[in-house]
Amino acid sequence: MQNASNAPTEAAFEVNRVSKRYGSIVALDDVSLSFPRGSTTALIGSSGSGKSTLLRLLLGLEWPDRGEVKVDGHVLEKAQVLALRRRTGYVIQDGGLFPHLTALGNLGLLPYHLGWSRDRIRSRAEELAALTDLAQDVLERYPAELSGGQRQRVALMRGLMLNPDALLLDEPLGALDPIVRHELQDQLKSIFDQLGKTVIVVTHDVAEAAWLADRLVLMRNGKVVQDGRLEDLQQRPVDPFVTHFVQAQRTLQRPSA
Ligand SMILES: Nc1ncnc2c1ncn2[C@@H]1O[C@H](COP(=O)(O)OP(=O)(O)OP(=O)(O)O)[C@@H](O)[C@H]1O
Repeated sequence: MQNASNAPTEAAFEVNRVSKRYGSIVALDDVSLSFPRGSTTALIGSSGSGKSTLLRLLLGLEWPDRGEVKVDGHVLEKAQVLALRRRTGYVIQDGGLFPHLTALGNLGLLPYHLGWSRDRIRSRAEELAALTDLAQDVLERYPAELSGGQRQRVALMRGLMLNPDALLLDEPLGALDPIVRHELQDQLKSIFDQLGKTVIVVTHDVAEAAWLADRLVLMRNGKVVQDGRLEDLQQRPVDPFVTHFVQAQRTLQRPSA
């Protein structure tokens, strides 16, 4: 899609009428969404609703059966995928760190391959350690020697090493205890605000989604059910499932006897 002056649109990512199946399983069913540059969006929805598949399509890790994926206004093609991955930080639930490399080794893997000096890698790692509130000595440790929160910080730092235009986060805090999760939610929010990148974050948790993002996209069975702010989902639900999903988050209470 181009605007009147034929300049690229402001959308960092777009999917137009995208469908994706795995055998008989429909992962995405005619989904159209646009993610403006610099915006933060949370993809929420029940398990198996297609959230991770959507992220993988945006990164060229999967390809749609139908429809098109656009990045910066251009239809994504296989030849551009390597460059796209270098411009897009991708962080997954368990961090995906290589166990045989230290935190610094993990952070430096791709930059080193791209010709960065060891000094440049260390200096960027130290800068990001300050941003994510990670103690510098942790950089010398192996993933097995890190706490879950430290591992996720290193995974986030790895996603940011090349100063990408966009960050795609798939349940980045899913495996953490509630205190660390709360702390990292605050830090992620502040990092998103400071860096102003295009962010798409997948989470099961509505409160976390609303904390991190202005826009929530609720998915079910491979379709977008509602796309809006938390207030829209709460006050103007388009389907009873929306209310059911939003209210399914348990508040602090004991079951009555
Ligand atoms: N590689 C694959 N092979 C076969 N089926 C797959 C594959 N990846 C995803 N699926 C199926 O596609 C559907 C959508 O999966 P997806 O991981 O995108 O959902 P999700 O919303 O991210 O789920 P969750 O919240 O549990 O991570 C599910 O039914 C899933 O089992």
